[in-house]
Amino acid sequence: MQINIIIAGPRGKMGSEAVRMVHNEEAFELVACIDRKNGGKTLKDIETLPALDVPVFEDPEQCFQEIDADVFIDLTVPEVGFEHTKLALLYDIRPVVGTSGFTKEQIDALEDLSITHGTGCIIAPNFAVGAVLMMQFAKTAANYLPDVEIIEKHHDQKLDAPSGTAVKTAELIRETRESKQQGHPDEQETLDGARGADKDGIHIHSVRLPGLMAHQEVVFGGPGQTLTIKHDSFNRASFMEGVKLSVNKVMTLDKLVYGLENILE
Ligand SMILES: NC(=O)C1=CN([C@@H]2O[C@H](COP(=O)(O)OP(=O)(O)OC[C@H]3O[C@@H](n4cnc5c(N)ncnc54)[C@H](OP(=O)(O)O)[C@@H]3O)[C@@H](O)[C@H]2O)C=CC1
Ligand SMILES: O=C(O)C1=N[C@H](C(=O)O)C[C@H](O)C1
Repeated sequence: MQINIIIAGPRGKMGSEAVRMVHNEEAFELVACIDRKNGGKTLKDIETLPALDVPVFEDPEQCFQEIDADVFIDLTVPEVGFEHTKLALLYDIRPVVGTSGFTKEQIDALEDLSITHGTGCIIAPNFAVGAVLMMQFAKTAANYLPDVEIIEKHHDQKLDAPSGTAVKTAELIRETRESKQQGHPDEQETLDGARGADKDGIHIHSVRLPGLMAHQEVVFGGPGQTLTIKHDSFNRASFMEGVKLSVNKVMTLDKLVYGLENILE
């Protein structure tokens, strides 16, 4: 069976990688792209993208109305990605969302919509299998070492902080351990932000530097010991197997799944 796919954000770092992956995959067909700057063109008119006769739309609704698609991949920014995903669900086109930065309320709203429409949807904070394992190992470790902090490090072009992966990691750890205050009860920040963000007592520190790609360390501490669980993505190819898996899997779903760990076999 051939899966017809629309991609939003084709000129982006992830979007352009996804365009190439979809184009090279025999069972996938790229049928359209959504790009705020190139409406009315085709991909071959856009420098740096493969020379494909694929139509580009600026208006997502027009794209979903006119194009017969099975799956919609969003790799943009959270505000726009949320609207795209909502719209795709309204048109019964199954979203695979890599865009990070959605709030819990937004994810809940999309879940409701996917259930109402009986349309599958996958939101994956991280498509890299190694990152999913890192999060799962961290969840297990928190059973034994409940004091934990997260250090996520990304390239300096990243717009959202903390990363979607760090938020998801904290949520998974929270399933294992109670919310707890960490560090000295009387500790005080003499410089705002010194202790990072605080999610249910788990501190998240976001580093942004040129030279980095996507990296995370989950550091646990216990009496006389620490445990560090670390994952590194060195390029965006690391995410493409997860995108491929999600596209295939979303075809079999009738509701939203949040996190690749829920579809890995
Ligand atoms: N789940 C995962 O495994 C991964 C997720 N990500 C996430 O994917 C998203 C994209 O990342 P990345 O490719 O690195 O980012 P880029 O900045 O390289 O690409 C973002 C794309 O979105 C477009 N865009 C930005 N603002 C708007 C807007 N207001 N309306 C329409 N389009 C817009 C950009 O177009 P323009 O050039 O016009 O601004 C660009 O094409 C991020 O949220 C990132 O966190 C990234 C890596 C892995
Ligand atoms: O922007 C990125 O690059 C990445 N974003 C995702 C996130 O926010 O966790 C996934 C990965 O870390 C790369």
